[in-house]
Amino acid sequence: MSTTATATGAPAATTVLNATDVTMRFGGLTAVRSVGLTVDSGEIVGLIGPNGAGKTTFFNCLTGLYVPTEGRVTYKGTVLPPKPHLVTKAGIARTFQNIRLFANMTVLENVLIGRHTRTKEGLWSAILRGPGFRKAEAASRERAMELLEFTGLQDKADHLARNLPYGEQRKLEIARALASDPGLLLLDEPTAGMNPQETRATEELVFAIRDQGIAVLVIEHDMRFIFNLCDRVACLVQGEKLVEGTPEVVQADERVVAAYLGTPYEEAPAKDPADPADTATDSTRSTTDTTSTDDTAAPAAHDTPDGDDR
Ligand SMILES: Nc1ncnc2c1ncn2[C@@H]1O[C@H](COP(=O)(O)OP(=O)(O)OP(=O)(O)O)[C@@H](O)[C@H]1O
Repeated sequence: MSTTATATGAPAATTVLNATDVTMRFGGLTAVRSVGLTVDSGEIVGLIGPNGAGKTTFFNCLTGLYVPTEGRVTYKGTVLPPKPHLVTKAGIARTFQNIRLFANMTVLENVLIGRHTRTKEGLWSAILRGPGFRKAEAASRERAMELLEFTGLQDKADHLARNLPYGEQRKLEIARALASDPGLLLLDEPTAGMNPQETRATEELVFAIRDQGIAVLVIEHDMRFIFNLCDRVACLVQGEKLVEGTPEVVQADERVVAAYLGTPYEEAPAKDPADPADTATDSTRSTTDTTSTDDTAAPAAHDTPDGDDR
C-alpha cells in the first residue's frame, strides 16, 4: 500500500485499490486487455466507455466474480481472494447494473442481509437465539436503520423491496452495499433509468459516501453525472484503457470524443438541481441503456439474487 505525506507530515492519499495489467479473456474474446487502475482514499473515480468496452467485466475482476486471466488486484496492499464474499469481507462492496434485491423481503431485511459479512454469530447461535445472538441482531438492526436514514429510506423500512419506486430500489442497493462497512464502493450504472432529480440526489449521496471515508469507483454513461462527481476518470474502449485523467482532460481528449462522446462535452458543471432542462444530461444517450424512467415501475428486483449478491 502506498501512502504519501503532505508538507505538514499528515498522511495524504493512500492507495485503496490497485489493479495491475488486468486481462480477462472469454475464449477467443479479450474483454479487458492489460488494464491498470488505482483508487486512492478520499477519491471518486469514474469508468466510462461505449457499450461492450469491458467496464462491467473489469468490475467483475475486481470483486472476485471473475478470476482475471492475467493481472493482479490488491486492496489496501493485499491481493484479493477470488471469491466475491471474501472480497466483500476484505472491504469492497458493489452494486449491480441490473438491480438485485430480494423483492419479497422488506427494505430493512435487504439491508440486514448486506450486513452478514460483518456479523460473527454462526448458525447454532442463530438457531438457539441466545443472548449473544440477540445482542448482535439488535446492533445489526441499529446499523441498518442508520443506513436507511443515510440514504433517505428510513420511512420505507417495512415496505417490500418490490414496491419501492425504481430510484429508491437503486438507493436500497447502495444501502445494502454500505451495510458491509466497505472501504471501497463500486457502483455499476447507479443512475440508469433515473430521472434528473433522482440523478442529482444520487450525486449528493455519492459525495456523502465519499465524505464518510469510503472511496468510490463508478461506471456510468451519464456524462454530466461523471464529470460533476469524479476526481479522476478512465475511459475504456474495446477492453483497453484509452485515456485517464481529470474530468477536464478526459472530456477534452479527441480520442475520447471520437470513440465515445461523439461530440465534445460542453456542459458546465450542474447549476440548478431542479432544472428540468437538465434532462439532456448525456451526450452519449445513443450508446446507453434506455431503461424506463417511470417512477412507478419496479422492474428489476429479483426474488433470488445469485449467490454472490453484493
Ligand atoms: N461471461 C461472458 N462470457 C463471454 N463474453 C462476455 C462475458 N461477459 C462479458 N462478455 C463480453 O465482453 C465484452 C465486454 O462486456 P462488458 O459487459 O464488460 O462491457 P461494458 O463496458 O460493461 O458494457 P455496457 O456499457 O453495455 O454495460 C462484451 O463483448 C461482452 O459481450
